[in-house]
Amino acid sequence: MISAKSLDLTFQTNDGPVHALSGVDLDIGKGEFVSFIGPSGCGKTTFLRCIAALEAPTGGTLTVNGMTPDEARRARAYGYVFQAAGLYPWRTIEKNIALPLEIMGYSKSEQDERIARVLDLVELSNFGKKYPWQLSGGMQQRASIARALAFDADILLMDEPFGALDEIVRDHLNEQLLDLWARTEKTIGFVTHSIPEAVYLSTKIVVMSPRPGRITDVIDSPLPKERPLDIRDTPEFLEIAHRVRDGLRAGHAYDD
Ligand SMILES: Nc1ncnc2c1ncn2[C@@H]1O[C@H](COP(=O)(O)OP(=O)(O)OP(=O)(O)O)[C@@H](O)[C@H]1O
Repeated sequence: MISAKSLDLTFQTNDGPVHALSGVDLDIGKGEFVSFIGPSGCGKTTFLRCIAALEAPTGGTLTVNGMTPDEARRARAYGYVFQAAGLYPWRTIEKNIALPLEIMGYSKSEQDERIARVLDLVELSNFGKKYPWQLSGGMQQRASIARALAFDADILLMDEPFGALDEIVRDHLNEQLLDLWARTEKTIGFVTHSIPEAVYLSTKIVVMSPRPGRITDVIDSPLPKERPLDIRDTPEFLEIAHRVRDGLRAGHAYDD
């Protein structure tokens, strides 16, 4: 679904070049749930932005569903969920989800059908007529996920969507996201700083390190697709978490 070969991205700044991505090789299959984890500045967001054609790599190749990222974007291959829910406060949840559909020229009946479907997917069917400020932070993030799903894109890119939420809410959203992923069979790219979140959610965990931003480990998870929250106490889970932690330590300059 997504294939990066020797991908480089160097930003030219007033303080000299910043090597945000260097020699990144990665293949992501259809229907995989891939997490990107690593310290601040290792290029996680930059890599997602390259996939979404929001940044242009300076070297290497990147294909999405056999197309260039730009072609894939025009074919509406992605939905993107940001760290902050980014909902317009003056629009109801329904109207927030409708906005990109309106811009793309979907008919009113098609919009209504899609809005109902995605609200159901994120379990917010009774909240379409509410305004964002009437919803909790976790519900706002779910609304933001619904908006990203409205196009029915094959790929969902999520940049630390639950980073600002408390742990109990986050656990619940993690469970819901796994359930949604199983039902929709989307390919998901997910940025996180949390080791348990990465291990709980992913079929593949990509560990990155900064200066230059690169991949230091790719872990294919042996955990089953069906994952109750208490899987986090099993030896298999803890073993993967250890490996991620070791990878993060190895790439961390502060440990020297
Ligand atoms: N538009 C830009 N211009 C110049 N430098 C940039 C730009 N965007 C990102 N960078 C730099 O590229 C590097 C990678 O940034 P990126 O945001 O991808 O890291 P990250 O791993 O997502 O970090 P965080 O966990 O803090 O979000 C950083 O050093 C950052 O300062």
